[in-house]
Amino acid sequence: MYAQKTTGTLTDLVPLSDATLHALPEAVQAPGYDRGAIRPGVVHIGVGGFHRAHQAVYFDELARRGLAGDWGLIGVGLRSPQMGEVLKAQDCLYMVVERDGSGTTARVVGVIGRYLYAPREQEAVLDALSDPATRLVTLTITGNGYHLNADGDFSGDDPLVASELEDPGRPDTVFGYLVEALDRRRRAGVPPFTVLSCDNIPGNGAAARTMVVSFAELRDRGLARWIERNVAFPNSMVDRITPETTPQERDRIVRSFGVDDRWPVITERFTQWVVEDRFCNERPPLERVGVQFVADVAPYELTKKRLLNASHCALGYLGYLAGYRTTAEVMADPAYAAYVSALVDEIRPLLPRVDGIDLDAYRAALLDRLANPEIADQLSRLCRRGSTKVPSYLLPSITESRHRGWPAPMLTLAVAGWFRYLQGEDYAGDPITVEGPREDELVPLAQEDGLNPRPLLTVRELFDSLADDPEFVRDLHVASEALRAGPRETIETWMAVRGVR
Ligand SMILES: NC(=O)c1ccc[n+]([C@@H]2O[C@H](COP(=O)([O-])OP(=O)(O)OC[C@H]3O[C@@H](n4cnc5c(N)ncnc54)[C@H](O)[C@@H]3O)[C@@H](O)[C@H]2O)c1
Ligand SMILES: O=P(O)(O)OC[C@@H](O)[C@@H](O)[C@H](O)[C@H](O)CO
Repeated sequence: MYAQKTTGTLTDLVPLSDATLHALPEAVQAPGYDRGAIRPGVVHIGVGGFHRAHQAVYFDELARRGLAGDWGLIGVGLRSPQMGEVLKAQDCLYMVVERDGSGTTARVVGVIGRYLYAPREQEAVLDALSDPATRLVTLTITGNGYHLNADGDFSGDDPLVASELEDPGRPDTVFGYLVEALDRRRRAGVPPFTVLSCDNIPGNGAAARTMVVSFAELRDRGLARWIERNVAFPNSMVDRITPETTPQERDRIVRSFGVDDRWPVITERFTQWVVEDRFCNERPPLERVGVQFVADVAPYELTKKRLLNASHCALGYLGYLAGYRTTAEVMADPAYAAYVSALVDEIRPLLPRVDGIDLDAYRAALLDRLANPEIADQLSRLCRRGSTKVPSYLLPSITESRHRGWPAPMLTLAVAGWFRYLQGEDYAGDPITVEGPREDELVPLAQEDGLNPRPLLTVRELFDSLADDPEFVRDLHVASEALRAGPRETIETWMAVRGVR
């Protein structure tokens, strides 16, 4: 564990590069392996905060144990040039800073050997993807990258798809690159790579498969059939809370560790990666560094989204409205900490009992993680994309409660918080920037009739049978009205009248 320095001037900083690894301060763990000896075996598309805090760390751990000889990473960016500029300037090295109440540690990850920014290095990306040495392609491209509609089907009539089809040899999107590379491999008699999605979207492997096969279908049916028969798209459950690195946090890290990393990543100590054991090409020995390979990821995904992600949504909306801006702030408020604990207790009995998942231990670890005082996760990050998250993380538990005839007051209050958030103003009167794919449609509906939730409930794809459930509609209306008093006050009375502490 590292005790942070309180001083440090910008002149005594160690720049981050291969040449300076030997000079890293003692508190920063260097990779400690010969980076040049690691051959690439994985292409990762979408090198954002989460990839760098999660998958890359598992591969780095393999390298530290001498197990990554031909499992190095090539990072590929399709949309944001900034990451490429930073990584290229520091030999693809960066720091992962792990924080909790017991202290802070930092390590330099060295397993990314190259970074390619696709719009400027298109052929190099296709070469990397077509190389027989590439046996695995991993993705963290956010839900937007998949081009799936609300029913989970590929949006094939999108102008972006039409332009991809015009010149498939010059792709721009993830599906364009993957399908072109798979076609090159098929023609060259090279076995395909496995496509492993690590995005937080329902059934991420199946979603990746739908995207790739549907696009291939529009391009060449024979290729689509070959992909269907030969390419594996395992599902995975990924978990490690990773906030965005703000300039202030970056500054704090640089000063306390004395290393001039232009884009470090901050995360918690907890990490989990559960992967469906279905690979069509060689599988990296990730089980040696804690990855769980299982036959069915679904129960792990269900537990995580219904408990962790639902709690994030509830804290996000109800916390943001009250003026809190980070998880550390909101969880320091005892009313919110008690509320999230009650929310978890409301959801937990709805989950199936599954061998290998200890829900009591999960609950305890989750509440601990959410309360991490050193992770100032942005509530704005948690609030984004409510139109996809609320139906996936919160509403199914309410539906399940309704089927069982159980009350769901904490979940209902969270949904009322989302409705109120969509009105676009917090309780101090400050405007809220509502971010998400359907905000243009949802914000006016939220504002249409004051605290009446009915206009929003007309969006059938989001609410399904709940919109026709008079008890749910009434409870939601009551919760919306109650929020008049202020989110914090409402949480307190809401819990008090139900005898919850
Ligand atoms: N941050 C977390 O705590 C966390 C934890 C688990 C899972 N995830 C998931 O990981 C994914 C990435 O999250 P992040 O926190 O790294 O976000 P981020 O914004 O740091 O990174 C997102 C990456 O996706 C790329 N991208 C965005 N739209 C794209 C598109 N249309 N096509 C191709 N690439 C695109 C961006 O350029 C960037 O490299 C998300 O799906 C998120 O749900 C995040
Ligand atoms: O990634 P999203 O937008 O689906 O959800 C926001 C957070 O709940 C999420 O990123 C969590 O931090 C993550 O799922 C923890 O592993």
